[in-house]
Amino acid sequence: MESVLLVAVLVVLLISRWGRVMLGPYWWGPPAFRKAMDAFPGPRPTLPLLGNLVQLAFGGKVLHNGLAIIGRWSPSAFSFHLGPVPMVVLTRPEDYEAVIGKLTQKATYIYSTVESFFGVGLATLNGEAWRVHRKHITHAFHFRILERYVDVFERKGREFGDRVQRLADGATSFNVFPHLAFTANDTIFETAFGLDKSTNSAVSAAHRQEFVDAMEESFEQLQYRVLHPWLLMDWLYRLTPAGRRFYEAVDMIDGFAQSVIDDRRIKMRDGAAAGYSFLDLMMKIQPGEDAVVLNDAELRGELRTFISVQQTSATIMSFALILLAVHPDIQERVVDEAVAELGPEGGVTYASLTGLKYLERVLKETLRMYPVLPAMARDVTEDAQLTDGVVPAGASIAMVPIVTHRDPALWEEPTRFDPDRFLPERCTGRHPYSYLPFSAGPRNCVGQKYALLQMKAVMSTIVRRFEVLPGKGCGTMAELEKNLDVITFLTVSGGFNIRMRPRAPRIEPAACSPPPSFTDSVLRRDFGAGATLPAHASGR
Ligand code: HEM
Repeated sequence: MESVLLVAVLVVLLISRWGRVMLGPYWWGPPAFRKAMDAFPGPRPTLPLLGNLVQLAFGGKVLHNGLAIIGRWSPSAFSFHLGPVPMVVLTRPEDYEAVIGKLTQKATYIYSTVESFFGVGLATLNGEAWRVHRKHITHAFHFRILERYVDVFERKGREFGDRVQRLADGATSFNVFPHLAFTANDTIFETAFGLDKSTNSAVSAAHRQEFVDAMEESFEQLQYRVLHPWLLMDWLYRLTPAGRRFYEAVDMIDGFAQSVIDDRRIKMRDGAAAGYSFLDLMMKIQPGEDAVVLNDAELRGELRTFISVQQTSATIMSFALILLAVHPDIQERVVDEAVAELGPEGGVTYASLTGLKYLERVLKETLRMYPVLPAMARDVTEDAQLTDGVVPAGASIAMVPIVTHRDPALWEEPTRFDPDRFLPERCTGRHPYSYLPFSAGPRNCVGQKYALLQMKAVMSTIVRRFEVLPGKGCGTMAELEKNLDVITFLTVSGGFNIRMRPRAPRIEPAACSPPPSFTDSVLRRDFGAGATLPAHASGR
């Protein structure tokens, strides 16, 4: 079926003017463009439309194929034809520095698929519209706003614990990602949509799970379309069963976003006070002010974007739990710190989370080894000078943090999980663009502070309650690396598998004041009636 479609599409492309655009400027643009692209080393494109996709997409995992290609041509910048898109791939911090502040336009070819799912929002907008949205939305991530979300983050972390409790028998190996994706999704419902605890529970868990599942499949589809460029023609894609499912998921999420906006508007008219959800802030509902800055389509786009990006923090927490399972000594340090700073349970506040310096380093190191977006792309709108040459306007560039983050010239023993490499004294002298998990420059991640706070609150809640042990296919670093893959985001084929068991209780060091919430009932809850504090747990 697909090969017939491909032939049909090629014929249409060859006879239409629009087809020339689709086939890309390398084949149809001025000779100077082709000359400029060919000045870079790299594999030459074999066929119009497909470019070098065959080498990337077939005969192995996309990630491993991609890394092999990069290993062959880097560290110099090299050309690669991602379907019709002539691209220059960069891996060196100096090159990132040269372009990242100047190139703010997302690569149309890739991000058009992202937009079909995220909607028209900050992550996909360009030009003046992006600048306006970015300005408004940045306010919604002010620390005074984030401070108000910390309770939600902690509550969701506890609910995660309640949900996985039945699996935490020390023996059952399970994929922790769907549980964390549910948690992250649930959190954004409350912080972005303003659905409070009671309203939120009115949306059934099954329906919320549908969101998470639909999203996972949709991310698979985003990548699939980029690697099968004829499916970028929407009319064609909608004819396929996957395309129909994809748009059903989009409609579900879009419809939900609109119903929340409508509901909020009715409540506003009825005089409800403005809350601190992203939606309220984006609708700019202030006492005495009812100006709506973004229209409904724009609001829906932003809400859909916020829902979609929750996969990122769920992914990083999943990687972090595996890394802690595989490094029990590091896990012990994380727990010691959490108990000392927050107490044996609860104690999560904006201020107390800032004390979790070691956990922060663990998360930073997780993001170094496993940057959830392993590559990013931008359109080159005017000729861009690199250390090795000039990328012509009309091409795109790709930045590949996963390669930069593991470059032995920049990172000592890059494949070793070593959170202390983020100690301030060890960061001195490091190139600022050698670490880009949240990108950098004007289009960096607007949600990074939110994500770090959320991950610290959830992780510190989980590790104090459960001991995390290695699971199937993720038992060692070698196994984890072997199973690494990319489905839009970095992932582990076979699942982010861990085991868990309730953690033996501890109390914080003698120097800290006794935790108000550490009661016999906690002991009894976790270890059964009649449990008492072990004698050795008197002060670690
Ligand atoms: C560990 C978690 C996260 C990571 C690693 C991450 C990473 C990134 C990266 C690398 C980009 C640049 C993407 C590109 O250039 O294509 C980005 C952009 C963005 N992120 Fe995040 N992100 C995370 C969590 C979040 C969260 C929780 C939110 C919102 C609540 C968020 C909202 C956004 C938005 C709106 C953009 C687009 C910004 C713009 O183009 O102006 N992210 N993120």
